[in-house]
Amino acid sequence: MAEQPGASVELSGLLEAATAQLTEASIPSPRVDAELLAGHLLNASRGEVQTKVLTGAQLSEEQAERFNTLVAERAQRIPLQHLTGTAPFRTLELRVGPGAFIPRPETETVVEAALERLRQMRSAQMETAGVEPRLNAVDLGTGSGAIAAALAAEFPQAEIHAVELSEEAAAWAELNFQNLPSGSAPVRLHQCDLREFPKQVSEEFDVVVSNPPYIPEDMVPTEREVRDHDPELALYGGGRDGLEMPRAVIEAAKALLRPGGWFILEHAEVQAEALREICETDPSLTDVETHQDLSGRPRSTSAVVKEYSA
Ligand SMILES: C[S@@+](CC[C@H](N)C(=O)[O-])C[C@H]1O[C@@H](n2cnc3c(N)ncnc32)[C@H](O)[C@@H]1O
Repeated sequence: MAEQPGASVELSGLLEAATAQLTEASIPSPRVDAELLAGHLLNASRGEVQTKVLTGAQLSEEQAERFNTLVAERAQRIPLQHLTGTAPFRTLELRVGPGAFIPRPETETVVEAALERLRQMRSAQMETAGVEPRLNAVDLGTGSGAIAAALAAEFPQAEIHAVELSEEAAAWAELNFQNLPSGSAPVRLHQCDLREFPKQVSEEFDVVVSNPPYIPEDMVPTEREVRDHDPELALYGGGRDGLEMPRAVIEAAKALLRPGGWFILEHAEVQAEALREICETDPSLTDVETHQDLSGRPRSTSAVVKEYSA
């Protein structure tokens, strides 16, 4: 929204009041959130909002009222991303809203590991066959489509599939897949239970990536944004230890991957050891690795499906 002529409320004062209100509501980054909400309203980046403050920008009464409404909603712990309708994820600005899990920065690391593996597979196959290989990857429990969309945007040579059970989340994913940057790989969305997906496809996959629900039963998130706004289906992994869905992902990956195919799944720090053991004691898996997130915590596990031995 453009600034109105005859505007009468100073942006800097509005931001100060908003920051105080969000601090009072225990929002972890009150000034950043206030600036991002102003940016959403003014169709400006956070940097542009800061420049407007320095140059003494004024907003119309109507803009100020709309800004104050957004701030009041944020103070009620409605997620920032639901108010702006977007969430940054790697190179993308994804559309998100009620019914879809908001993508998290730690999942970006999981995508990085998957991209690295796809690049390695591509160079190895180019070296042996001398032609561009037809690689494919599937994202199990795609939510807003974050992982699949990032793979499609950053590795356009692959064919990408995405699986999601929730109808509401699948609608957000479809929207994001339709709005991928030009040149991205197309993504095929399958709305079904990831446990049933292997029975529905005939092809074999090179890579499986998943950020499944994994929160243990007794670890209800304390953050109101998560507890009250992320869908339950996206959070709880099943069973006391939350490992029911992560185990189901491993089983699905084994059924979907070709021999030599690779999977990675995100999990909680406390589940790293158990998942490593599950993979290491599985006779059909090899090369089990635990990966760290950006703060060095063990937050994902990968493994390779064994090649047939002669
Ligand atoms: C933690 S969220 C992750 C979403 C997205 N991959 C991301 O990283 O932002 C887990 C997702 O798995 C979906 N899900 C849960 N159980 C499922 C199942 N049995 N089959 C397919 N998807 C499922 C949820 O609806 C949710 O979208």
